[in-house]
Amino acid sequence: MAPAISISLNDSSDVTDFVIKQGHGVKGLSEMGIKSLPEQYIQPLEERLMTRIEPQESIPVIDMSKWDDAQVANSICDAAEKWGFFQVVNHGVPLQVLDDVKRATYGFFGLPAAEKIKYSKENSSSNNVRFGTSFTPQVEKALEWKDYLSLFYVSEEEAAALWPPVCKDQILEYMKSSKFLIDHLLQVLMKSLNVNQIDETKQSLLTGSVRTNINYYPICPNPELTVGVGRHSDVSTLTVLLQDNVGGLYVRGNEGEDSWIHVPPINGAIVINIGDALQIMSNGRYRSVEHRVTANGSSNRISVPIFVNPRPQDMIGPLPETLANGEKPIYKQVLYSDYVKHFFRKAHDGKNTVDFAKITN
Ligand SMILES: CC(C)(COP(=O)(O)OP(=O)(O)OC[C@H]1O[C@@H](n2cnc3c(N)ncnc32)[C@H](O)[C@@H]1OP(=O)(O)O)[C@@H](O)C(=O)NCCC(=O)NCCSC(=O)/C=C/c1ccc(O)c(O)c1
Ligand SMILES: O=C(O)CCC(=O)C(=O)O
Ligand SMILES: [Fe+2]
Repeated sequence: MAPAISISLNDSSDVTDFVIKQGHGVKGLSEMGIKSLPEQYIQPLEERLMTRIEPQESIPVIDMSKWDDAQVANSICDAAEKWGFFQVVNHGVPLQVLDDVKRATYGFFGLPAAEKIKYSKENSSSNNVRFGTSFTPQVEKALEWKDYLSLFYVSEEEAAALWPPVCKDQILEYMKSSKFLIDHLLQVLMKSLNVNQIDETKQSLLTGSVRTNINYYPICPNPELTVGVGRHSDVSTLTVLLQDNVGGLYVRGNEGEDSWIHVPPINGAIVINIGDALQIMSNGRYRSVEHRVTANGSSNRISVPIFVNPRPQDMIGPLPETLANGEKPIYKQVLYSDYVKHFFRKAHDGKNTVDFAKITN
């Protein structure tokens, strides 16, 4: 249990100072025992409400134990086309590795604010390591009830030098252990796009950079007024997402405008979602789907996404194989780092990010 912090926050600039500048995060606010949500976290009504939650719908759960089975491959491609999200079980990532990375996530967020603030945008010695809160607080109209640490992988040496020792090894192990799963999923998804061989150039285009985030959503005094993460789609090729057993991740469904499907925690499962880069490279065949996370009034929640991406310097656009049969391209070639900067420099606004790459006539 963290020590009680005895300070008073009188106005919104005190809150900003405490949460962002001093590095206490929303976790610090939560642990102070505040009884009501500070006003800058109150989201507009339309972002809080999910008009239709589809209790009987669920995203597919795919058993990966028969890796080479054509049926498994079909399920993966179907899920990527229809839902953009699925869960995998018997995926080959040791459960111990998943447990260790969850424990390490608690370890990092359990550090004193004075330690965590060393990794903030202002203090971090590299842009590749960043501790923060909400998404892009300087441009958001309403903040999100989430703290995070974001780690862009460059090399073992850089990780050893710059990543927080309390979670470095466990995160690296989780990334390493997920590689087989990631490569296998991409092989299957590519085959269905008539890319039969992933050569070095394609491999690099699909998986050339990796960013791992650890997310902490502390108990919230008025969860119904805010969000953990607002509506967005990931800008990755694909995301490997580990969630704990609390729940609260919702994915945009196919039933009309505002239908949302809960992604129920399954012990030992990993959630996979298609990101914008793969939607673009598949010329829209695989879908990068909007998702969001609710705030929770009774439990802390953590999640650990691995974002598998093109490299910043890559040009991305529809793969030639997807256009070979005369299909018209719906996306143009864009520099991936321009795409990512466009995403990071504005507040979350759902699926609108991908318009950046759309061909407009
Ligand atoms: C990300 C960049 C562009 C950074 O390059 P760099 O040269 O450091 O550019 P920069 O100009 O310093 O940064 C660009 C802006 O992004 C912001 N930014 C950088 N990293 C992060 C981060 N981890 N989290 C939030 N914002 C960030 C910065 O604040 C910059 O804005 P500004 O403060 O300068 O105005 C580069 O490393 C790149 O192209 N990487 C490619 C791989 C990659 O990282 N892909 C992203 C996968 S993440 C993904 O798919 C989803 C992430 C997500 C979703 C919901 C959330 O709520 C959330 O928090 C995060
Ligand atoms: O916490 C989660 O379950 C999802 C987080 C997420 O969507 C993200 O970090 O991009
Ligand atoms: Fe996401």
